[in-house]
Amino acid sequence: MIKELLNKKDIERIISRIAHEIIEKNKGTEGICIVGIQRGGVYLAKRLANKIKGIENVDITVGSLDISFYRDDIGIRKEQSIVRKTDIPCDITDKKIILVDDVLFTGRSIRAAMDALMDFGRPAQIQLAVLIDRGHRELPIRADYVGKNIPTSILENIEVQFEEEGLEDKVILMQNV
Ligand SMILES: O=P(O)(O)OC[C@H]1O[C@H](OP(=O)(O)OP(=O)(O)O)[C@H](O)[C@@H]1O
Ligand SMILES: O=c1cc[nH]c(=O)[nH]1
Repeated sequence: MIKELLNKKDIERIISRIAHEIIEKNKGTEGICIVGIQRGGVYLAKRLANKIKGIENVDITVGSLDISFYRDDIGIRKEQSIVRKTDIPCDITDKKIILVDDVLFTGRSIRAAMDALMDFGRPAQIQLAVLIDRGHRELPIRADYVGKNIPTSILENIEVQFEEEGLEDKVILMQNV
């Protein structure tokens, strides 16, 4: 580990801020559905929906999306992707989808996620929320809601840990080996 970038309290504050930003940008929560990308995005999507419930007292539908079969490096990637659950519990057509992920890096996961989503319908809009934007984009993708911009070297790695996986909530900067 090089250093700890965010702790539990920092992450809680970010979730709270982004929840308010989503409500502000969308002038409420009408037609919103939050979809998390497996794995970390799903935990964050649920936390965002809970926070919005606390602010607006509305239940927002939360879905999960596995992008394994939509990746552009399928077949080239050294590690085998673990396929996790996709569950889109509403008709996304004409909805505003808030796509959520933990780290935004090259943008390739988000491209895959948008492709995967479109198989379920034609949303009115897709907005993107990420906990960390570490730069190094390879596709023209940007986030509408960013927890923290962390300029990184290509030789570094951002690791996000979640309580939902039995770890302490934290974001750490690692040196790639
Ligand atoms: O912008 P990109 O270059 O696509 O990188 C970002 C993606 O990388 C991580 O997922 P990873 O593929 O490591 O799988 P994980 O979620 O199982 O850790 C992270 O959760 C993002 O989804
Ligand atoms: O640093 C990175 C890059 C992609 N995905 C991560 O989780 N961390």
